[in-house]
Order: sequence, then structure tokens, then C-alpha cells
Amino acid sequence: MAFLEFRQVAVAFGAYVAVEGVSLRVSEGEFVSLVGPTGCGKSTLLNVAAGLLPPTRGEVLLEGRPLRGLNPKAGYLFQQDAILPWKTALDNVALPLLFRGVPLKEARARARAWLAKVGLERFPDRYPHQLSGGMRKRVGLAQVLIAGPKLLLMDEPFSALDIQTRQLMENELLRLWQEDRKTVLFVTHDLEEAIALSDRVVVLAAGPASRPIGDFPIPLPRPRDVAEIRLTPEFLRLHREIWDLLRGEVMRAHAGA
Ligand SMILES: Nc1ncnc2c1ncn2[C@@H]1O[C@H](COP(=O)(O)OP(=O)(O)OP(=O)(O)O)[C@@H](O)[C@H]1O
Repeated sequence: MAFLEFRQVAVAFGAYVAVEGVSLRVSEGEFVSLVGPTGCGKSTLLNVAAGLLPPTRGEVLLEGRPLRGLNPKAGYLFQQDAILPWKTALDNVALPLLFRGVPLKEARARARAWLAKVGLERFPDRYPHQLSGGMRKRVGLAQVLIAGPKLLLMDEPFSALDIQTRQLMENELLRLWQEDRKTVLFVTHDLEEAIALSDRVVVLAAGPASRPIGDFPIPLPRPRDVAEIRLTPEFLRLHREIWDLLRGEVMRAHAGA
């Protein structure tokens, strides 16, 4: 049984059909990336998986059962920071526990442990504006992971970071993921990032009515270093193979824009 399954999902915004006939199965513990040209519906599909957006047609199954309303197993990390500027790093991370009624002292103790896991143990009292972009991402990641989601939905989480910080964060994500292998659905424009991180890369067609047109297993060994893995012949072979398909869709999207 798939952990998460899209079954013939379509989403229309008024008369515009963004995605149509999307069927996709993600196994428990699998790291799957969605790549595709701009506007093809990647974020739309993540929103459907999060239960934030009901499909116009078709359905999403979570552990075999139709998803109704918000996805209770999912944690969502967006491109923009979702952390609160008036709270410290520690209290931002503690927030999901406080919402659940965990007492303040316990929530802060657990948040402290999560800050340490993402390498911020020395900065619990800093406010977001006193942190770098990469550090804010770490706070965001800890804030999502502290809630213990079984499914991680990530929408271009590192795209605003400079390349070195981005690679550090990608390695950090892989390290945390190796610990307990959550199921991950990761959206990115960046094919290299998708290959470096994933077990599988799914290519979406240019919109309208986008759907998966390619599904590529990534049999690269783990643990991986995202900077080093990019230099291996197997990585380059996979990149060429997937780009052969993706290139046409990117050109179609630009021609239609
Ligand atoms: N709320 C909305 N109302 C109308 N149209 C929308 C809405 N949300 C998305 N769309 C349209 O649906 C299509 C898919 O959007 P989506 O944001 O999912 O694409 P994407 O692949 O994530 O894009 P990008 O890579 O640029 O972030 C786009 O054409 C977009 O303009």
C-alpha cells in the first residue's frame, strides 16, 4: 500500500485546469521530488497533499484512506519563512507543541533539543531578524519536525539561499531524514537538487492540465553528500536522461507564457 496516493487528481481554478489525471504513489519512507516548468502545478499538488486544497476531481489517499480536510500526518515547509518575527528561535520551535497543549517548560525543553539537532543550540534567544537566511531555515525545519509529521511536504524550501548555504541545508535535511526516514514530497525547479536528494524524481508536463510524464528512480548510494554526488558519472547520466524529457516541457512552458 502506498503511504500517499494521488488518484486521477484534477485541480481547476475557475475555467483554468492546472493539473489533470494525476496519479502518483509514494511509499512510506520514500523521498520523492516533483520537478517541472514554472506554473505546471507543483505547489498545487503539494497543497492537495496537505489537504489545503480539495481536488476538483479524483482523490488523495493517505495510508489507503481518502484524505478529508487537513492532512493530520503532514508537516509543510514553504519557500518563505513561516516563523514569527516577534518570537525567539526557541519559542518559534516550541510553538507547534504549545498549540497542542504541551506545558511551556516541556515544550521549551523539547524545542531546545530540536535546535541542537539543527545546529542552533547557541542561538535559542535570537529573534528571526538576528538570524541568517540559512539559520532561519533551520528554525523552520525544526519547527516542522518537532511536531513529528510522518509526511514532509517541502515547496522549494532552499531556493532563496545562496549556493553554499543551500548545499549545507540539503545535507542537513538528508542527515535528519536518514534518522527516521519520513516520507518526503519535495518540489523544486532545480533538477540537480532533485536528483541529489531523492529516491525518485517525477517530471510534470507544462500546464495547463499538467500531469506526470516521467518517473525516474535514483539509485545513487546513501548516505550522500549533495556537492560530491553531483560529480559522479552516474549522477551526470541521470541528469542527462531526465533533462532530455524536462527540456521540452520547459520550452513549451516558455512558448506558452
Ligand atoms: N489560487 C489560484 N487561482 C488561480 N490560478 C491559480 C491559483 N493557484 C495556482 N494557479 C495557477 O495554476 C497553475 C499552477 O500553479 P502552481 O503554483 O501550482 O505551479 P508551480 O509549478 O508550483 O509553479 P512555480 O514553479 O512557478 O512555483 C499556474 O498556472 C497558476 O497560475
